This record gives sequence, C-alpha cells and structure tokens, in this order.
Amino acid sequence: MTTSKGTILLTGGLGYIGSHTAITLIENGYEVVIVDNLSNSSLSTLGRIEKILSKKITFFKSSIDDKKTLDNIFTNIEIDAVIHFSAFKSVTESVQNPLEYYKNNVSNFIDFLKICDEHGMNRIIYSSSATVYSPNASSPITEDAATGPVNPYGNTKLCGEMILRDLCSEQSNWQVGILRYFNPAGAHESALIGESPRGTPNNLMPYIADVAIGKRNHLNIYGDDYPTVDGTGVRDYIHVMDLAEGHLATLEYLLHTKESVTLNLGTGTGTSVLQLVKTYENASGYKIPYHMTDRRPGDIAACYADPERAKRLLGWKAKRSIHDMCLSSWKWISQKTEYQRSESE
Ligand SMILES: NC(=O)c1ccc[n+]([C@@H]2O[C@H](COP(=O)([O-])OP(=O)(O)OC[C@H]3O[C@@H](n4cnc5c(N)ncnc54)[C@H](O)[C@@H]3O)[C@@H](O)[C@H]2O)c1
Ligand SMILES: O=c1ccn([C@@H]2O[C@H](COP(=O)(O)OP(=O)(O)O[C@H]3O[C@H](CO)[C@H](O)[C@H](O)[C@H]3O)[C@@H](O)[C@H]2O)c(=O)[nH]1
Repeated sequence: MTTSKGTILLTGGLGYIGSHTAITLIENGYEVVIVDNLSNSSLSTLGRIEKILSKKITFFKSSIDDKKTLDNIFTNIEIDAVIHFSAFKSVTESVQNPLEYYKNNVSNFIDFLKICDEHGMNRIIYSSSATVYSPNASSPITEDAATGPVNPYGNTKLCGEMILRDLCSEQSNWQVGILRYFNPAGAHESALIGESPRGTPNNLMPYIADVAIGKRNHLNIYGDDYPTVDGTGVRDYIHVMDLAEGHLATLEYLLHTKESVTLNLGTGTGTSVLQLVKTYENASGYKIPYHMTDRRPGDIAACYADPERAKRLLGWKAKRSIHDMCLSSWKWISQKTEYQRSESE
C-alpha cells in the first residue's frame, strides 16, 4: 500500500473541471474530500468517479458557506490544501441576476475563506478565467495584461482574485495559486464523466456536441467577418485533463515552495470556430450543419494564452490536441445519450 501525499479539499468537486481534477489527484497519490451542493452537478458523477478509480470518495453535500459542515471537515480531516472550483459560471445568467452571482461567487467565498482561516487552512488554488482580461488585451495574453471583465460573472471572478491577493499581501500565512483557465473542452477518456451544461449550451464545444448527436439541428456561428484566419472567432481550447494536470502541478508547486502564483492555463494556440467544427466532424464522423449569423454582443475576435509562465514555474504544458478534445467530447456525449435512452426505455 502506498502512503498518501496529502489530502485536498475540492469545493465544487462534482462539477466539470473538479471531477476531472479529482481523478488526476487520486491517480497521483493524493486523497480528496469533495464538498458540493449539487446546484450544477449530479450525485451520479460521484459514482462515476468511484467507478473510474475503483475507490470510495469522501463527499459532503453542502454549500461552501455551511459553517457546521466545514468546521466538521477541518476538525476531523487533516487538509493540506483547498482547490476552490465552486461558483456559478454562466455569463448570461450573471447578466440576468448579478446579485445571485455576487452572493455565490464572492459572498459565499468570503464566508468560506473565513472558515478556512479559523482552521489555519491558508493554502488555496482558485479557479479564475481568461474572462478577467480586458477585451483589449492582445493575444497571446500574458498574466501581466490589463484586466477588465465586461460582465458580472467576470467581475465576480476578478473580485475573488483581488480578495486572495490582498490576503497574501497583508497576511504572510496565505499561499495562493490563481489559475486563469482559457476554454476548457473535452472529457475523461473513460467517457464516464464530461461536461453537462443544463439547458441550451452557451459555449461552443457542448453546442457542437449536441448538433453532432442530433439533439439540435444546426450550429449558429456568431460572425464570419472577424480579422482571423477564416473570419470566425478564435479561442484557446484546452483539454480538461490537461487542465486537471495543471492543477496537480500547481498544487505541488505550492506544497514545495512558499510562493503564491497567478498563472494562465491555456495551450498558447488559437483555433477558429470553423476549424473546431471540421475537427469535430472528423472525430465523430458526422456532419455539423451551421448557419452564419451576426456577431454575438461582447465577443472578441481572438483570445489565446501565453502559457510560458506555467511552463517555466511548474514544468507543465498542455499535451493534448484539438482532435483529442473533439474525440473525447464525442465519446462522452454518445455514451451519455445511450445511457439516457436505455434509462427511458
Ligand atoms: N468551464 C469553463 O468554461 C470555465 C472557464 C473558466 C473558469 N471556470 C471556473 O472554473 C470553476 C469550475 O467550473 P466548471 O466548469 O467545473 O463548473 P461547474 O458548474 O461544472 O462546477 C461547479 C460546481 O460547484 C458547485 N457549486 C456551486 N456553488 C456552490 C456552493 N455554494 N457550494 C458548494 N458547491 C457549489 C456546483 O454544484 C458544481 O458542481 C468555476 O469557478 C468557474 O467559474 C470555468
Ligand atoms: O453557439 C455558439 C457558441 C459560440 N460561438 C463562438 O465560439 C467561440 C467560443 O465561444 P464560447 O462561448 O465557447 O467561449 P468564450 O471564449 O466566448 O467564453 C467562455 O470562455 C471564457 C474563457 O476564456 C470565459 O470563461 C467565458 O466566461 C466563457 O463563456 C466564440 O468565437 C463564439 O462567438 C459560436 O459561434 N456559436
């Protein structure tokens, strides 16, 4: 039997990125404890993680601001670090209901940090986003580029960063890894877990997946007159398992140094909407019908990372290709649809 390298508390650990990271951490010798209130995830994901790993996971169905549950966890389990995934993440919803977004992403987060602090847990990795950068930041975007989110969701993510940076600069016991994800895509190779947006997907990859599986007739492509390779928007899609490995590398950096860091997690390569559509067609074997429509308000032409800082400090870089992302997404959506069909029969 191998000894554990440490125990990591994952808030929002049954969500898309948290569930994939839980697998990578456990496969690399860590124990995980998951706290999730299931507001945007399902308990079935826990069973699927356990199936992939053939191992029971410690799980608490709770909101991160539930002091009683969190006190119980910190009192009874020795936690070495927190990875804070839990948040609401829809730009559209945040525009419709900013207060709900500030309440969950900022106010609940502050309550959670207070509980952590009371228990002397001051090492935290925070899920931030490329959305915190100013739309005028030119790609490849370095971590020093100007910030300036353009919607309430982005503002809440930047608020979280600012709180953590203030804690680090005012109180020497805090150690923080702020990770700015570019566009996470794809699924675990087992096809047992993946992205499951509720309702109509806002993001490109899950929308394409729905068209490929026949759930939607066509994709609307928001603009073909951008100054890009083919006129469609360019983004930095990163495989969710590369992202998971980025969390592992950041965790080990924090555990082995006294430093705090802010890092882009992206590939450094931009892919256009049309390039992604073609790659998905190749991976799935299905045609993705599309209509060209007007630009989506608030969109920019191109956004991709300069990933050099993460490479230099962590020795981490994304390894998987756009084809890998499309193929794993296709396997996941096919499997999920098959599973839902058999359940309804
Ligand atoms: N997916 C993306 O495109 C993307 C891009 C950049 C940043 N992020 C950030 O990464 C993090 C994870 O994103 P994701 O895609 O896995 O989202 P997700 O919605 O799949 O996962 C978030 C999880 O947090 C849980 N949760 C929400 N509020 C909670 C609360 N108060 N207490 C306990 N659990 C709570 C949800 O039930 C869900 O399981 C978020 O902070 C998000 O803002 C995501
Ligand atoms: O149905 C769709 C959906 C998207 N797009 C296009 O596809 C590209 C990617 O769009 P996404 O919505 O998937 O991703 P964004 O980069 O626009 O934004 C997302 O990723 C960002 C990370 O950089 C932030 O996290 C942000 O909050 C989140 O919505 C854009 O050019 C967009 O115009 C379409 O053409 N049709």
